[in-house]
Amino acid sequence: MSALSFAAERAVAIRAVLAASNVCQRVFTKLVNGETITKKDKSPVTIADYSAQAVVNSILHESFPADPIVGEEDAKDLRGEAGRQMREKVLELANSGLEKALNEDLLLETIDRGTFAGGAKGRMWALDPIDGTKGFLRGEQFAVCLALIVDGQVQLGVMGCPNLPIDAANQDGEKGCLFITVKGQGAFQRNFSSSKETPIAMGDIQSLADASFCESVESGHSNQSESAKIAHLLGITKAPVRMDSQCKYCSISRGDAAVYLRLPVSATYEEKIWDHASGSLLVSEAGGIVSDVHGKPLDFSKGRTLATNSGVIAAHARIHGRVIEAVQKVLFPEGKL
Ligand SMILES: Nc1ncnc2c1ncn2[C@@H]1O[C@H](COP(=O)(O)O)[C@@H](O)[C@H]1OP(=O)(O)O
Ligand SMILES: [Mg+2]
Ligand SMILES: [Mg+2]
Ligand SMILES: [Mg+2]
Repeated sequence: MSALSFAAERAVAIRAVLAASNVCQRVFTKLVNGETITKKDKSPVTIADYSAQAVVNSILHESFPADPIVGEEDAKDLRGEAGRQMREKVLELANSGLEKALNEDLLLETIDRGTFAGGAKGRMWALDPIDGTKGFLRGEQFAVCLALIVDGQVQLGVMGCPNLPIDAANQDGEKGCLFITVKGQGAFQRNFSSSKETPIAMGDIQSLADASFCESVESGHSNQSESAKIAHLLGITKAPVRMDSQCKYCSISRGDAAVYLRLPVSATYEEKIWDHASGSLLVSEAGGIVSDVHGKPLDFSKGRTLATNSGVIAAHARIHGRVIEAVQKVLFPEGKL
């Protein structure tokens, strides 16, 4: 393999995402069974968020101590007397996923390694410890998402999707998939239960009449009435597949749906880099194109957010241009950008 194979980073990222995914599943089981964590707690998903970030940051730090991390969470609310109860739970859960146990101080330090500001220069990891918190709470889709960005370019992505069926055609079958991609090396899926990786590719759609598109479950995250108009214009007749988290990128990458539409609901919201880094590389490596609503590539060099992009449109390379045309017609009927 070449010098840029990222073989070590790939192996460590897989280990970190698997460990964090297991911790998230443990939190969910405890939440449902009402053992140590109950629905009366402030926020079970918050506990899972912190624990998963601690697990990933800790494993990354062991192998790549100099690498900064752009993580969604910080440890502010876990400090002091006010944070004691939550801190103790997070410590127990994080340590359940780690070989080398953390103490309280190290836990806080480890979570706060995720506060890096991002930017255009150097190596950095982008981490969403639980993407799709709403899906997690509903027992539906969520993902642990980790990416390596070098000089503003996403080079590697690993996503753990504990509730995603291995085979979309068998929704009641085994669940728990890991998606892995390195720039220039393709896109892969494996089960949580086996290390065998299978290459995946987007469906090479000939006719959009047979296609379906996916979008967020949450109408507050993506404009669902505009997406219905876009789908109509493209001749898509199937109902949208609504799913939380970057599982949408994973689904289209293996051909479950043809298009992912994320249409801005507010002019001020800036998408976060950890919400798109790993998923967008997976789609490009699986034969797709990912852009914003104007057809502009996502720019991961602007800090913690995609400050210069608006929304996300992902589709097979063959149809992406047509999708952007339809998006433009619906969102900007006057032709103004
Ligand atoms: N107004 C918004 N527009 C788009 N995405 C949003 C908005 N508000 C929050 N999000 C983010 O969308 C992601 C979930 O997307 P999806 O609905 O596709 O699962 C979350 O990371 C969530 O951030 P947060 O973690 O702060 O809640
Ligand atoms: Mg997220
Ligand atoms: Mg999150
Ligand atoms: Mg969040």
